[in-house]
Amino acid sequence: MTADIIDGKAFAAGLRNKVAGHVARLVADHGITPGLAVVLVGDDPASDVYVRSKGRMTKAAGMLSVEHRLPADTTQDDLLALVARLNADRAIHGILVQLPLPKGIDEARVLATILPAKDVDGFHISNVGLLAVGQRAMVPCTPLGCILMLREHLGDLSGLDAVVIGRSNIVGKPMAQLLLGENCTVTLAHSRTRDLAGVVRRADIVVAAVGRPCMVTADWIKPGATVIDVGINRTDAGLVGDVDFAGVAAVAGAITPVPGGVGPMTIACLLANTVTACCRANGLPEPMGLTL
Ligand SMILES: Nc1nc(=O)c2c([nH]1)NC[C@@H]1CN(c3ccc(C(=O)N[C@@H](CCC(=O)O)C(=O)O)cc3)C=[N+]21
Repeated sequence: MTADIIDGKAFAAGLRNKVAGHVARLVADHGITPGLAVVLVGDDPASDVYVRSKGRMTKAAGMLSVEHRLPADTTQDDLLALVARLNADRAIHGILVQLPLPKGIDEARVLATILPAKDVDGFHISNVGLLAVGQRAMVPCTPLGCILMLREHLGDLSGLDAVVIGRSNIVGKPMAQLLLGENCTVTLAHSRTRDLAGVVRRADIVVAAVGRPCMVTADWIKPGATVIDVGINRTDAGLVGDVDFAGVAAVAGAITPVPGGVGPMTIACLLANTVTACCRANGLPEPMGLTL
């Protein structure tokens, strides 16, 4: 058996196209341009690549893109002051503060300062809570992108066994919430899980978000399962996911590649969330319908 490759790059291009269509209508009918501000503190080269790519795609969709690059020794107070300015800026509908932040800056404090309505990452406690009780406000981009690919590939997810590996606030936990919302039976596994291979082997859907190159191997996968690889690991062999792609592709029913899978979907969902935030701020209907 050879798995279908879920083409996240193509799917993301289609989604960005829809975003661009909605943006064009917002501009033409209402004179409103959705605006996204991205804040990068320090000069991590990988973060720099993502931020550039976000800016490029934001502009390509017809939106306003504002980048704030601050030195690595920026104080917490300066960062909080910038967030406060962006909160008050009517041209900005979405704010993303790139994580991780340098040591000495209290990440939770920064995230809590972003207005929930502008929190296009969905990391503010208020959005986390709304997601947990099924009242969705802003849904984190990476898990949202994974759900869209799963729906597209499998249709209805009801009753399927889903195993998420990794319990981060950014991916694992919100991913588990969203899968629950799709009526999956969800297991949230992590580094302390006993018999991880045995747990994963029961899954119809596997989402790997641990940050360990090629950790998930073919013998962990139930034949025909759908495998979503969230890992982005830079190794001597280049960019690899958390899944041993070649091995797992021989067993799985479908798999996302790295690169070209979850990554591009994350950025497309960020643009979609920004359009949603803009529409809400202006009392307009939400065209993206992605808030689940
Ligand atoms: N507040 C915040 N929100 C984020 O969403 C956020 C963040 N901080 N910090 C860093 C991570 C990482 N992230 C990626 C986005 C796109 C790709 C992406 O498009 N990757 C390409 C390849 C890019 C390459 O070659 O390096 C791909 O997978 O095909 C990867 C990683 C968003 N993050």
